[in-house]
Amino acid sequence: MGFLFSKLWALFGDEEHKIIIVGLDNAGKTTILYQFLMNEVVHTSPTIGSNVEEVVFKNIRFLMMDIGGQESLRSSWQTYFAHTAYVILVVDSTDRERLPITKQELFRMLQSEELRTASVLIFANKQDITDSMTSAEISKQLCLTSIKDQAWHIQACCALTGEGLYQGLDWIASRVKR
Ligand SMILES: Nc1nc2c(ncn2[C@@H]2O[C@H](COP(=O)(O)OP(=O)(O)OP(=O)(O)O)[C@@H](O)[C@H]2O)c(=O)[nH]1
Ligand SMILES: [Mg+2]
Repeated sequence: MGFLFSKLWALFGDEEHKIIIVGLDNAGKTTILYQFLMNEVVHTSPTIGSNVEEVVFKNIRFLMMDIGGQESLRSSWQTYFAHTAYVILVVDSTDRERLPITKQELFRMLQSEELRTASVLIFANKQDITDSMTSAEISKQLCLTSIKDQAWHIQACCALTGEGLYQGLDWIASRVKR
């Protein structure tokens, strides 16, 4: 009965799906959040704490939490993991040097019990910059194929033009159980 009710609630109710947006500082997380919210590029400064906004896409309500990525803030990411079915990891595709740190943070996150069944979208951002890494290159460096428990998808994008952003969100929307 409880199960049936929760299914009906999901169908007709006002369910909101939480997405956490993580990644190193300067990756473009806040820029992406406000592209989704307003379809424009906002001026950003490094996020201390988080920005939380509701974004409706394909009639699905998403609660997007963009979390600051500076080193001192990364240990606080885990305080956002509860009830998170979707993770967006934003990568600055020009930042070759720090890709190993992103990988370390990614695999640390994936070990969390709270994210055991999460779906992970990786945005290979800043594709407008010449010589940025391709999504295939990032996928290889991050060893994405070794992720077995969680579903994952990588999408090349440019937060300044919005290119690729909705293709990524579409992948998440396709995984929302209705
Ligand atoms: N060229 C280019 N610049 C971008 C792109 N996306 C974001 N930026 C720039 O990158 C810088 C950092 O963007 P933010 O969105 O503030 O980065 P963040 O990931 O939120 O950083 P923290 O809040 O410190 O974790 C800003 O100057 C953005 O304008 C992109 O696709 N291309
Ligand atoms: Mg930010």
